[in-house]
Amino acid sequence: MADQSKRWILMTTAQTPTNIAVIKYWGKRDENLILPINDSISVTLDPEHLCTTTTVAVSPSFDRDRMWLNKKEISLSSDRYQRCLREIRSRANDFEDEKKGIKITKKDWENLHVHIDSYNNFPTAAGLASSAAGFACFVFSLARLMNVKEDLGKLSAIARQGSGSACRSLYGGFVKWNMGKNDDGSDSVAVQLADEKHWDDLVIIIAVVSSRQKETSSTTGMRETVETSKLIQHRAKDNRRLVSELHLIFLILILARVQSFRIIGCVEKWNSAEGSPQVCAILFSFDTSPQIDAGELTSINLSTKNGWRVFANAFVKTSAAAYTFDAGPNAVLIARNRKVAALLLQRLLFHFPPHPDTDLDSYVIGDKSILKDAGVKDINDVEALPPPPEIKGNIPAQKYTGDVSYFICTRPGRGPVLLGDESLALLSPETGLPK
Ligand SMILES: Nc1ncnc2c1ncn2[C@@H]1O[C@H](COP(=O)(O)OP(=O)(O)OP(=O)(O)O)[C@@H](O)[C@H]1O
Ligand SMILES: C[C@@](O)(CCOP(=O)(O)OP(=O)(O)O)CC(=O)O
Repeated sequence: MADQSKRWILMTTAQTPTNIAVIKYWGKRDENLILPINDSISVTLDPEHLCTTTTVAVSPSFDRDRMWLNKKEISLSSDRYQRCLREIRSRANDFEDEKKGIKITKKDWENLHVHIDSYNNFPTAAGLASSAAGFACFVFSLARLMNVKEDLGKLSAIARQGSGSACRSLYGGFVKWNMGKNDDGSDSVAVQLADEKHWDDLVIIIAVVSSRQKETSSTTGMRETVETSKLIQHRAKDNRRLVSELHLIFLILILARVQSFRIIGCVEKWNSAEGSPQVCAILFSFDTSPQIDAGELTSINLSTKNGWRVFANAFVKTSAAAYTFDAGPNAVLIARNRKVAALLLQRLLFHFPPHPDTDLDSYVIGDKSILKDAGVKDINDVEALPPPPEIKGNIPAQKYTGDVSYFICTRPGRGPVLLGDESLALLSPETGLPK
């Protein structure tokens, strides 16, 4: 039995990455358990640049479960939080720390209340997958606090019930969410395809067009698509993924804005000048051997492992850059290596320069070494950028100052970690309240 006479507080802090899907999850076959109508694949983004940090605490002195998100108290009453809490509590195990005089049995966990404080170092509910990093961190930190022994795959099935895309944030690198077949969702879990070192010079540049809360959430958007779109039914059944991915991206782009289309235009112009296919979602090669002509792209079966390899190889060999969106206006641009990323950033800064009074340091954040590779040190270098060769001889180059709020340069990153350093905890060890 937990010793009620001692007002101890037991705490755990974890950090979890976000992820960007290259084959999107869009549509559910079960709204309560969050079971998808298709497999999806994502790249986990480096938590150094985008992540959620969550501290969870338990104490006999807490009189109810409470949660704070980005410094404001929020309600834990929604089904999604309740389901994750229930699933973790039911798997809790005995815990003892003799030095601190803490002893908690499996049964005690049911009556002990938790405090949860979470912080996203990037905009919340703006189409940058905050629910993915957020629910992955919620589940991972509670599981560690409550001494849950289940592996990451099992935890991914719990995080999935908070937000579908969260299951993929339990792993670093390149991750697949198997849609599964079982009605209880037990086989709808994430698996790691390759770790973050597999393609370590891949660069991802996020153009934040708007960090305001989205008008349509992914949950609502995908529900309406499933109810009204014949194409989505086709996507779920047809394994010729490339064609259906293209259809999907247009459905998702309905949530985009004019600025998003200008960014697409910039990338597409460059791809066309290079004679490259337009790639709006990509898959990754786990084997560099197959030599297949990119001309076959529209006819291959992309649901097979070989098909995925073919697509990735075509991207590596021929495409300048790829772009994708996560149900919002912010464009996610993908460059196959740092050299291509530097050329891409030059183009982006040429077409979408910051306001003259904006500090370049806050305009391009994350991995700033890409700026150095692009030969840009300050605002004068941005102003001196020549028009990209693909627009030479055409109508005068267009500049859209103010279209982009800022750019985040990042790369594939690791999965969740515990932060052992107590000074990083968001809750006070004395009061269990936000610091
Ligand atoms: N750190 C967090 N901890 C727990 N829950 C979070 C956290 N961050 C976000 N959430 C939950 O996720 C919701 C936002 O999810 P939503 O799907 O609307 O946006 P998004 O995930 O940022 O965008 P998208 O999924 O389209 O990329 C928040 O309202 C909150 O309930
Ligand atoms: C476009 C997407 O980012 C949609 C993500 O949707 P969510 O996982 O946020 O939706 P819910 O399961 O309803 O919480 C594609 C993806 O990440 O695969």
